[in-house]
Amino acid sequence: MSNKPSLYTYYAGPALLETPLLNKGSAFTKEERIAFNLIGLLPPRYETIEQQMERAYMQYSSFGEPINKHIYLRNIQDKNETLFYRLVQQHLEEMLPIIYTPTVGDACEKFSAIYRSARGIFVSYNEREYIDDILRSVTKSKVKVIVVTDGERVLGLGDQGVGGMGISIGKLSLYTACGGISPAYTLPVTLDVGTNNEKLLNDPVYMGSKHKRITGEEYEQFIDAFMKAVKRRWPEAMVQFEDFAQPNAMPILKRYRDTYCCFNDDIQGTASVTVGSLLAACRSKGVALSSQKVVFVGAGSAGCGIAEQVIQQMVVEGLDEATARSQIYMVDRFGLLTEGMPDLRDFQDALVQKKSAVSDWSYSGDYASLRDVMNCAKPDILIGVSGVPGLFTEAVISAMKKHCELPIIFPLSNPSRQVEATPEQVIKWTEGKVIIATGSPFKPVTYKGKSYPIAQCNNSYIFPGIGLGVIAVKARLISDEMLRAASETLAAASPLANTGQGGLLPPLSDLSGLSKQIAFEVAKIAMAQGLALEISDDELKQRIEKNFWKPEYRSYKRISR
Ligand SMILES: NC(=O)C1=CN([C@@H]2O[C@H](COP(=O)(O)OP(=O)(O)OC[C@H]3O[C@@H](n4cnc5c(N)ncnc54)[C@H](O)[C@@H]3O)[C@@H](O)[C@H]2O)C=CC1
Ligand SMILES: CC(=O)C(=O)O
Ligand SMILES: [Mg+2]
Repeated sequence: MSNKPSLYTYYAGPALLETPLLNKGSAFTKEERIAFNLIGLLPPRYETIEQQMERAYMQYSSFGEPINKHIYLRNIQDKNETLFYRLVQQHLEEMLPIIYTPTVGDACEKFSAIYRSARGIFVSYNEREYIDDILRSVTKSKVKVIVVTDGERVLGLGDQGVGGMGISIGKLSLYTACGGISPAYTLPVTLDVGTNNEKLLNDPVYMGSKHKRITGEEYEQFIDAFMKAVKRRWPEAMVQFEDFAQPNAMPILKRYRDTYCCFNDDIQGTASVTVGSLLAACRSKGVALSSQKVVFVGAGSAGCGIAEQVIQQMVVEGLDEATARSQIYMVDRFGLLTEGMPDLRDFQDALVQKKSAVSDWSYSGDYASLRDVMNCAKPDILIGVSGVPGLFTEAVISAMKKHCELPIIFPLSNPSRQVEATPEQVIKWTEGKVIIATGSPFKPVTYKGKSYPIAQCNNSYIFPGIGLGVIAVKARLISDEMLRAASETLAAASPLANTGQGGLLPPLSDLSGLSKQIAFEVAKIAMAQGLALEISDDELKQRIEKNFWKPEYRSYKRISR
């Protein structure tokens, strides 16, 4: 039982059992059962949370398929949040892949088919006139972190319409399980603007609006109406944009980042975790990131976001910007982004290679292919953020290996089935001489009798700590420098960089401690930049600890309404 003071509530009887933030199920004491009209509504035995967890874990283990485990855990979450988080924290490494990637991808695809009960809010374009009413009907008065998606690019699985709710829920589960943000402060949101996924449009059980996605001005005005409504209802809430498709992700971020406390997880969170992982990898190799040439496969939100942050890091390390940019090679579906290429997006413009830089390359098509880039640019680092499985072929990896003794190879696309190459393949093709990280979890690979741990370079290492830091000092905005502080903190915690052994990134079981460290460093930068309250280091530490929610039952006292 928590040593926090008793909680006063007027909920009682079935309503109390149906309120997941308050429900304790069989752990209600005799006194509480009498005071709250629960006698007879529960089996007579009084249980501790440990006993409840034992039963829940037994039931969980009886499911074979990950999606069934997911449904089971989500059901507990919708009944009793304290038990859900206690269970997840107890079995973090086992359950993260179930509540998050890769299984959350299946849950988004099957969202309507496996739907059980309501969680979060659906703001539908067709109901836009009620937007304030929708937000008002949320009973949480102190929402501090919102994850919002429009479901158009869910992981590497494309348009999932309202199924995107699965990802908003999954991300927020990690905010709580790893970043200590109380579930009372979190809100998953899906903006239902239609779907272009024909399968969903023809699916009789699909629960979203059955029309094509709205676009252009209508879309922009809708997003704007949502953001303004959020500001009216919860003026200090941090908004995380998640899994918006490429044409919308960057414009939305640009529109709001200077006036709202917000960030785009796929652009900025991914950049932060990847730069942190690259710094750790470079340190373990004994080289500076600024000395490396980097190839990206996939010049979308994640790819360009990471590339810009890598360039900033190279500049911090002493390179001039033009030189830093010349060391970055962005390969998209039509080949290397090159000066003068048609149809480039504005955020890709600054990442093209100069024509003069590739004039002595020999390649057969209009633009250099990935293999041409590997042969001619001779990169040290290869990052996959295309969402397309299998793009890192043996020929590509072998071409890289020819010029680089210890390549850094990060196939980051999610979920596992979208990965550009499996860790097993990469380790085999490089004969184990590689530093590898993936976006989704993979088991260690055994090659020639040696076991290779596979780091999970996923923005989940970053965003829980950002949220915790932002809340601790009431940050008004989220700057690039705050995200870079998170990268540095992650890199400094790398077992491989620090000791020459172990994983590239700290184990997932260390995520809570890491989130506190990230929160501290991020909050300090926010304060130094005048973006937050100003408090002492000691007070900051205390606030981070105090804000860190623990899944423990509190005792209740009844008040009348
Ligand atoms: N590990 C992590 O933390 C994260 C991983 N990701 C993953 O990265 C992937 C991409 O995400 P976003 O950048 O947001 O999507 P996006 O749609 O903005 O970008 C994907 C890019 O890949 C390009 N592409 C498609 N086919 C290609 C091919 N054959 N060769 C080269 N490029 C090709 C597309 O044209 C597009 O520009 C997804 O699978 C996502 O799950 C995204 C965010 C975080
Ligand atoms: C991890 C993540 O945010 C993505 O794959 O979209
Ligand atoms: Mg994402």
